[in-house]
Amino acid sequence: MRGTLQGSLLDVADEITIGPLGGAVERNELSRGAWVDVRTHWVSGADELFARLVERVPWRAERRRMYERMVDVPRLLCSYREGEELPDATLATARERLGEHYRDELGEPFSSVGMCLYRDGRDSVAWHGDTFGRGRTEDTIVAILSLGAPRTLALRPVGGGTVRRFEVGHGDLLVMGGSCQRTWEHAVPKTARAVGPRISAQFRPRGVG
Ligand SMILES: O=C(O)CCC(=O)C(=O)O
Ligand SMILES: [Fe+2]
Repeated sequence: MRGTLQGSLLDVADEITIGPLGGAVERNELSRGAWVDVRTHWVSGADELFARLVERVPWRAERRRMYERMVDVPRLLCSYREGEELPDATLATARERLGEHYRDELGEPFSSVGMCLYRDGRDSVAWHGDTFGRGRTEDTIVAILSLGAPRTLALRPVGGGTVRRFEVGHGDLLVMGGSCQRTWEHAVPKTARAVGPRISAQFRPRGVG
């Protein structure tokens, strides 16, 4: 009985598949040795993956100290360290595929998976580099899978300069590499547009945060 029920549920669910990276990734050179790779529509069946992650990830609201005050972090969070079971096998497969594709450039596997849930356009992440760790001093790679409502991922050189904007949509992959975490900053700005929820999964090598 149980088997039949599960089987029929699987039939109606979209199949989740991850497309190839080789030949499908578009590289955007920034300045100072930073780059951004984009692979649109990397994951298909993204509705199903989004629905699973909304439900399975133990999303947490956090508060952080900012200028002597405690403020709400404007997004929900959850992070999976190396060795921790991921909320869906698709993420494990994605991490492996990324590791294979970037093996020569990165020289090490991706390990942790950080997750953000932007509930609507008021949720955001402020300008920052992923510099809690080796990203502060070394070139590295941070790969981001986007699901749900399209949002802008903006980048600007540290110290100021022209802002580059990438629209990241449902199932898209955006990868920041080279010196990007040290010499550029990134943000997902708030938007006044009526946008639905977005999930991002960030794949990082060990010691990069
Ligand atoms: O949600 C995103 O695409 C970016 C998240 C991010 O920059 C971070 O968590 O460090
Ligand atoms: Fe970041």
